[in-house]
Amino acid sequence: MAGNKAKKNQNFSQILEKIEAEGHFFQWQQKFISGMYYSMYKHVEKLAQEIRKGAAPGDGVLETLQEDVLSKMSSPLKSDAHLITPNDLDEADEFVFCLSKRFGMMAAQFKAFLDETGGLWRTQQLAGKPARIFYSTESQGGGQEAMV
Ligand SMILES: Cc1cc2nc3c(=O)[nH]c(=O)nc-3n(C[C@H](O)[C@H](O)[C@H](O)COP(=O)(O)O)c2cc1C
Repeated sequence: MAGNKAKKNQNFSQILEKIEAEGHFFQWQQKFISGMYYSMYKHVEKLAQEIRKGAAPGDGVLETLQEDVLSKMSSPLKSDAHLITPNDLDEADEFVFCLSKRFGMMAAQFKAFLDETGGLWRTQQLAGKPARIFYSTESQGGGQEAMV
């Protein structure tokens, strides 16, 4: 029993090392998992970083707000995130979406990214690929279901 547990832990360590080595797209159990997020105040970015340690993302989606608007919203202006494009999705077997909530809906930045995937939808290239969703909100009952 103890030997099995040690072996499992060793395997898990090897997986984590592989994840660290391979960056934002990585192979895990023969699958490429693509993770992506939008984060204005870094809460979701932190969430995405923690998820990455265990399994997945992530790449950022493009910011659509002007710098002066971001500044008025007291947002940290720059993010070091590698930006994902819709074309990147085709390479992945699974997805992890990390969302932040804006007025009861997903952030428009993330919606804009999804809206760009119309071509992939038309050819059904992503059909059947599993997706997981994580989100960060301020209140408990502010429309999480509508966002997802
Ligand atoms: C314009 C705006 C609208 C928001 N609307 C909601 C909301 O409807 N419900 C909620 O629970 N949180 C709302 N929030 C809070 C954020 O969703 C929450 O703080 C989240 O953790 C921010 O993630 P981020 O730091 O990664 O951007 C809103 C924040 C902003 C800036």
